Amino acid sequence: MALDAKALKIAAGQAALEHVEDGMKLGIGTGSTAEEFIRLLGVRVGEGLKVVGVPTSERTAALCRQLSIPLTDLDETPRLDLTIDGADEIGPELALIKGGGGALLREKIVASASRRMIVIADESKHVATLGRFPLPVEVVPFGLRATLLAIEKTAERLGLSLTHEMRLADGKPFVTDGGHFILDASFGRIPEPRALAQALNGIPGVVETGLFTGLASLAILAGGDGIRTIDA
Ligand SMILES: O=C[C@H](O)[C@H](O)[C@H](O)COP(=O)(O)O
Repeated sequence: MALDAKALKIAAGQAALEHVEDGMKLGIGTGSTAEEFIRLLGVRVGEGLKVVGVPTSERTAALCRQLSIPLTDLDETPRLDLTIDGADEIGPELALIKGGGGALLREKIVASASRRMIVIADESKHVATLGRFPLPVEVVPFGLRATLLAIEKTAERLGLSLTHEMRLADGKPFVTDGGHFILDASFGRIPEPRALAQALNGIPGVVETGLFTGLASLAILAGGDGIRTIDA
């Protein structure tokens, strides 16, 4: 029987939970897949599992509080054992596009502070080349037009096609937990994610991009035939 999208997210979350050990300091991701993991984690915490988590968004923090999952922050706990998070696309070498929910900056800070990152998703997000999903780029509101021009120039220099739009919420710019805007940038194909990330991060008005390279060590993909794992 084909599993629906929610069932696949739960299956991936369940498989990820097997990597969580008593006493761990966890980075806790954002998005609908991460939320299924968080609900399962909440059940285990209720049964006595001892963990402490750093949430990657206000939304995740609220859900963790609701489920009585103990929280900390990176000031108190700057090194984490494991981050478990979703992704919008998973490409070769476990390079990721993240930020569909706008949480990419905190997600990247938390993943970078973790010894390991496990990415969970349904298998449709596994792609041969990144770029079908528009890349979220977090930008500072000040000087926005100049930053957009610099991003366009960067794409041209790298020989990438680019169309982009500012992310909106209720007709106004979407504002991240950090007080920034999100530009959804469609490059079509991103054959060299590291090079693009480096170039975009060199633009002063760019805070961070949703390209995660060298961070995930394991992908847990749920599909109709069960769970498949990919090591970096
Ligand atoms: O900002 C949001 C995050 O990067 C999410 O992990 C990503 O968008 C995947 O979300 P979902 O599991 O809802 O597809």
